[in-house]
Amino acid sequence: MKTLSEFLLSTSNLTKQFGRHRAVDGVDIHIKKGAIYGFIGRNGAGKTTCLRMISGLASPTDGEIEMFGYTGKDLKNIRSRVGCLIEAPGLYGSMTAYENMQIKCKLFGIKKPGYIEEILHTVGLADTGKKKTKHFSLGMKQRLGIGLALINEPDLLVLDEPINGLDPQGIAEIRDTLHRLRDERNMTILISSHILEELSKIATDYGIIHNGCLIQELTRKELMKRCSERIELTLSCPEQAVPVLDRMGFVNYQIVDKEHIHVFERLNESAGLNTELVTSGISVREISLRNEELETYFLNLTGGATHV
Ligand SMILES: Nc1ncnc2c1ncn2[C@@H]1O[C@H](COP(=O)(O)OP(=O)(O)OP(=O)(O)O)[C@@H](O)[C@H]1O
Repeated sequence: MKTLSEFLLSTSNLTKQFGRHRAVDGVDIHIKKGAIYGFIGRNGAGKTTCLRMISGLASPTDGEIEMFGYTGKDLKNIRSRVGCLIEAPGLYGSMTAYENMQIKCKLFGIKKPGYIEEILHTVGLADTGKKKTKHFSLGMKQRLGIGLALINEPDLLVLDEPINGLDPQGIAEIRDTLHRLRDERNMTILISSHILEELSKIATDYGIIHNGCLIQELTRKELMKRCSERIELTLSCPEQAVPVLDRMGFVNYQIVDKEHIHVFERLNESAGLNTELVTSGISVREISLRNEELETYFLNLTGGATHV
């Protein structure tokens, strides 16, 4: 069945049970066309299991996946529109990058001249010549894995921890590759990692998974706002502070919940703001300056700094 949805990929109550263990527990993911969706979770959170189900490598115990408007059994018709790199790429070590690509192209019956060269260029491996892949760095192997996933021109690319274990140079090269894919091929990318910081320069949207549950979905803008520099006010009735903020000319602030207001401008005026609020009869329980690191934000969400 084909349905109309604003999302290229969405899941509903996606669940995977291994014996008594529920590795993925009712996950609802929403990925828009053209997004680079960072799927973040600690080791064992359930990322790989989710990505395997989305890529058709494992079947869900429960729930539904909708991709390109198709669900259920009809998903098999659009599998070729999904390219994936899950776990280590299967490479022939005694062959070159070109030869590895050639084998997969043959499987797909692709003979277009210049096709392989173009993909190797996109993944930054155009100059590897006769070098056998067993002599490639981990980053080069990962990029060749991405190149292999690009054969047959998928519309969605699913990458499971492609930056795991890479040095900063390797991470930067993967980042460049992903930017090229987005800009030149308008590709939608789902990429997992256990380090939020490393995806923060790439991803446009984020899903945070913890103990099999998707605990948060947010855009890059929302994430940056949550982690940006701000004055945090704790008071019993934030609405009462609004006239004072308005009178003082603050415009960039947000009532976060029943006790907190975040102010994202004029951080050096926090003392003056405090005085003004108190003078206006509003009791401020706490006022502080915050600039949360992305990684701290992620660790706080997923319950502390251990076992990262
Ligand atoms: N085939 C399986 N049989 C039993 N349990 C499994 C199987 N595959 C995964 N699990 C368990 O499901 C949970 C989620 O694993 P998964 O590999 O999806 O997590 P992850 O977030 O990708 O972590 P990692 O980065 O460590 O692979 C883990 O507790 C894992 O041990």
